[in-house]
Amino acid sequence: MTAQVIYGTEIAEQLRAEMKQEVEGLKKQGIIPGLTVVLIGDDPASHSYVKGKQKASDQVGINSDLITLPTSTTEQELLTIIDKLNQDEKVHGILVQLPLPDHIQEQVVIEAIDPAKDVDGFHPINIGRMIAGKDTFFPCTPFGIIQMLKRKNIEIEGKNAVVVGRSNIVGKPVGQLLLNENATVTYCHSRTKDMQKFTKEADILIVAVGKQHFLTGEDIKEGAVVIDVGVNRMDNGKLTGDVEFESAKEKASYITPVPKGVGPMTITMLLHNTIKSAKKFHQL
Ligand SMILES: NC(=O)C1=CN([C@@H]2O[C@H](COP(=O)(O)OP(=O)(O)OC[C@H]3O[C@@H](n4cnc5c(N)ncnc54)[C@H](OP(=O)(O)O)[C@@H]3O)[C@@H](O)[C@H]2O)C=CC1
Ligand SMILES: Nc1nc(=O)c2c([nH]1)NC[C@@H]1CN(c3ccc(C(=O)N[C@@H](CCC(=O)O)C(=O)O)cc3)C=[N+]21
Repeated sequence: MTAQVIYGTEIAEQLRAEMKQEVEGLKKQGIIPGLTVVLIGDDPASHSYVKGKQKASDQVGINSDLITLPTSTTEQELLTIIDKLNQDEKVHGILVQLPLPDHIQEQVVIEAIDPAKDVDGFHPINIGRMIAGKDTFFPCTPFGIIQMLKRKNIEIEGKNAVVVGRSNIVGKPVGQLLLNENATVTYCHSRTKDMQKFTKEADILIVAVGKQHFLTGEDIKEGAVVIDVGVNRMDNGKLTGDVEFESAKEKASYITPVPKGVGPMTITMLLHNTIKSAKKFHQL
């Protein structure tokens, strides 16, 4: 089988066109959705993602602000800034770019953000609501993956979904959202024994490890749907995923590329969450 390639860029384009219309409608009512991104330090990858977020916000008419801070920023200084953003009525979404410098506790920062403005969906309140199966801000990458599957009419219910990776921002929440959609979910991680036994049983295989060519066609069941979340910078400067695309493409029924796969959907769901927050704030 040769897989159909799912371009996140195309689905993202459609969704953003719909969002643009919605934002125009909101603006007529005097509502401008506002997103503030806080970026600490000078990691080039983080700067590149943040640029993507700004560009996409402009595209749909969301007001986006960027606060850049030096690596030397203290936890207390950051918490003071978050508190100001929590109070600011023009700010509907707050995103603190991760990872943070070692001297700042990530969990303390995440929990300082008003859950009503937590458009990343990382606050324990929002995670709890997600686990309880309630509507809330869902983490953007997992949410984007579900939207890709839905837009391609790929059935989730009753399928064996295998998630490789269990981070708080990708692996764990994508498994939870797949469970909420009635998949049978298995998590694999660094202590998993004989991982191929699990990956070869997957109807839907989500790979979020952060190692290039971590899986190949050999690890995949004929006809599986393969979602490659990994973003790895190769020696030649190009990006590649966690899955060896060429061999996997010959086995899968659907596969996402890197770049142009999951990444653009992540940003799109961030915009979605920001609009949702603005509407909720104005009781719409
Ligand atoms: N496209 C997008 O929008 C996004 C892409 N990413 C990319 O996705 C990838 C994963 O990101 P993230 O989840 O934050 O990464 P983390 O490093 O936080 O998590 C990686 C996970 O992979 C597991 N893992 C590592 N090595 C192995 C191994 N040898 N065998 C099995 N499991 C292993 C780890 O297991 P354990 O828990 O046991 O250590 C861990 O759960 C990265 O490439 C990142 O750049 C991330 C966010 C968004
Ligand atoms: N608080 C927080 N929220 C995040 O959502 C968050 C974060 N921190 N830290 C880092 C990760 C990573 N991440 C990506 C977003 C978009 C692309 C993306 O658009 N990638 C393009 C390529 C972009 C390029 O060319 O550089 C693509 O895959 O096609 C990738 C990765 C969000 N993250």
